[in-house]
Amino acid sequence: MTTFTNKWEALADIKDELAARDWFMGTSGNLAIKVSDTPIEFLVTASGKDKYKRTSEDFLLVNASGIPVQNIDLKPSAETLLHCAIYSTTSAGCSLHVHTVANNVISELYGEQGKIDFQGQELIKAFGMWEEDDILTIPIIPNHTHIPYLAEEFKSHIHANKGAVLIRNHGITVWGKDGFEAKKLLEACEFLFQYQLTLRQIQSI
Ligand SMILES: CSCCC(=O)C(=O)COP(=O)(O)O
Ligand SMILES: [Zn+2]
Repeated sequence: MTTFTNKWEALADIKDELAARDWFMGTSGNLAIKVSDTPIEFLVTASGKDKYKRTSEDFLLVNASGIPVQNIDLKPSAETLLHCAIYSTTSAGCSLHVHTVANNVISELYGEQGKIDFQGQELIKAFGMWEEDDILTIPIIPNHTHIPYLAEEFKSHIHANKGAVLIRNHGITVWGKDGFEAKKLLEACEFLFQYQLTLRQIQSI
């Protein structure tokens, strides 16, 4: 198999796995996987597609600026610039964006403070945090509708080759060295969000 086909299949498998979790409500979400470093080229989901279905038109190849490199009748995700921000500043190989009820509610509850911290939680080990006093901080940025502006603010929170950023009342974007790591980080975040919401609900009774 060529690198292109390998990456396509890897991203399609991740899409199926996230779809099985029901994380693509109303065509929301977008996914990307890097195919080439020089020049930077990555596969990104086509905009507005039903991401619960697996088709030959699910992804298209774009360059570092998010412009399609193939002459193809598909539009890259409206949020491609966020994936561009990741691949232009890190060595990450995969980036995933999903909207869930849990990540939206957390982003609203903690939106004013601009971040949510997790400490003393086993799952922060997914981010490589193994010490008792380690704190996982997930930034929360406003949901600017102008995507270039959103991407600029998003970019200011990219400080490592893996990470996560919440967009208020919108969703989360995570990135990691490959599809396995990006999915692991996404699942860890969603676990932590659900835990936090469940705890707050019980504490309010
Ligand atoms: C209907 S969801 C609104 C757009 C969005 O936030 C999203 O994640 C999906 O947009 P895309 O262009 O990637 O399909
Ligand atoms: Zn989105």
